[in-house]
Amino acid sequence: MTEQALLLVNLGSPASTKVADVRSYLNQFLMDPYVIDLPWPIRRLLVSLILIKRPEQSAHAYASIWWPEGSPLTVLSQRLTDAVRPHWNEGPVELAMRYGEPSIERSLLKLAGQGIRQVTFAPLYPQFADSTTTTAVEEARRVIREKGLDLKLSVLQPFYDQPEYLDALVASAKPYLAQDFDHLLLSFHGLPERHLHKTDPTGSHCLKTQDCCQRAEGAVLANCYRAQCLQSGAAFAERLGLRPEQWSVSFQSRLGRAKWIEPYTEARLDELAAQGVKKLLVMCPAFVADCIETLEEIGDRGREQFLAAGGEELQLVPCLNTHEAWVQALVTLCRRAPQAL
Ligand SMILES: C=CC1=C(C)c2cc3[nH]c(cc4nc(cc5[nH]c(cc1n2)c(C)c5CCC(=O)O)C(CCC(=O)O)=C4C)c(C)c3C=C
Ligand SMILES: [Fe+2]
Ligand SMILES: [Fe+2]
Repeated sequence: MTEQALLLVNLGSPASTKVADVRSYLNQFLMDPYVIDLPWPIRRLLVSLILIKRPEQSAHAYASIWWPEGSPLTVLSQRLTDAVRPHWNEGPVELAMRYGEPSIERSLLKLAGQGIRQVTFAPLYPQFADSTTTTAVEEARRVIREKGLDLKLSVLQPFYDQPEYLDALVASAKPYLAQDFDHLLLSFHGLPERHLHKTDPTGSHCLKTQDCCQRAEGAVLANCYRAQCLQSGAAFAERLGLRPEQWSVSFQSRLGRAKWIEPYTEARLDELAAQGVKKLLVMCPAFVADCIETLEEIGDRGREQFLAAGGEELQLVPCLNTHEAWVQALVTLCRRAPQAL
């Protein structure tokens, strides 16, 4: 029988916490036209400006959460790959990163070198965005084309509304939700509003009214990151039977001066404290593995901010990481991936 390899794909991290390694990672990441979607000369200028101060700040932040084995994102993604392997009887299971190592190019060449002809390509992003899903798939297509590889891809589609993902989120969060808490904040990674306008197939739906993302359906929903985040949040809260005042959604990690999708997590932390929330739970459902954005931005800086604003406790709920329910869910989702190339 023909072997079907599984390639799990995540974002990637710097090789180390050295400023030079962080600069080179940020340069590769931010020069991606799907991430900073501006014409090359403007992007080059903007990224060069960002690279004056950001690498040092980010290196410091990475150093504060780095593990002896490496970046949490990379280590957790590798552990997930190892946990999935015994369940994927169809062929080999490998990990690739969009930025840094192991690169998509290296991993596809390795699989092709083993005689593999079919790959299930699994971007580990529940909600669709050009800056995550599209860029990963396009990079795989580039490698296949430029290296002349005889590989067919089945691509895992965004799974923001799939019961397997939502049930795994519930299973992983249950022990934390069993504790006493005043509010649950679902903090998703943010995006510049410009990205939503670009992927809106009607050119006239997104961010036009207060609730347009709540009402998105069909092709609009399939391309609207914000709408998918809101749906994941609502479906998760419904599964847990949470009342509307017990939970809310926000968007974190804004970079630069452009307007990003709202509400901003930073603003929500102050608002919730001002409303008298003392015990806050924060989950980050756009990330399947803990990383700098969850551990440092929320777990360290977010906690500090919430406590300074009058809150008493911020509990960060771990990402899905290697939870058994997630391992099973991922295998099921990957088996359903449609043939795309
Ligand atoms: C224009 C900038 C950025 C966009 C757009 C963006 C989208 C986006 N990112 C993730 C997931 C992750 N991002 C991570 C780190 C990170 N993201 C940006 C910028 C944008 N992201 C930067 C500059 C960084 C590096 C860290 C820093 O300097 O702040 C990570 C963690 C990587 C790690 O090593 O831990 C993840 C994961 C999503 C899901 C997304 C769009 C929806
Ligand atoms: Fe990011
Ligand atoms: Fe929208």
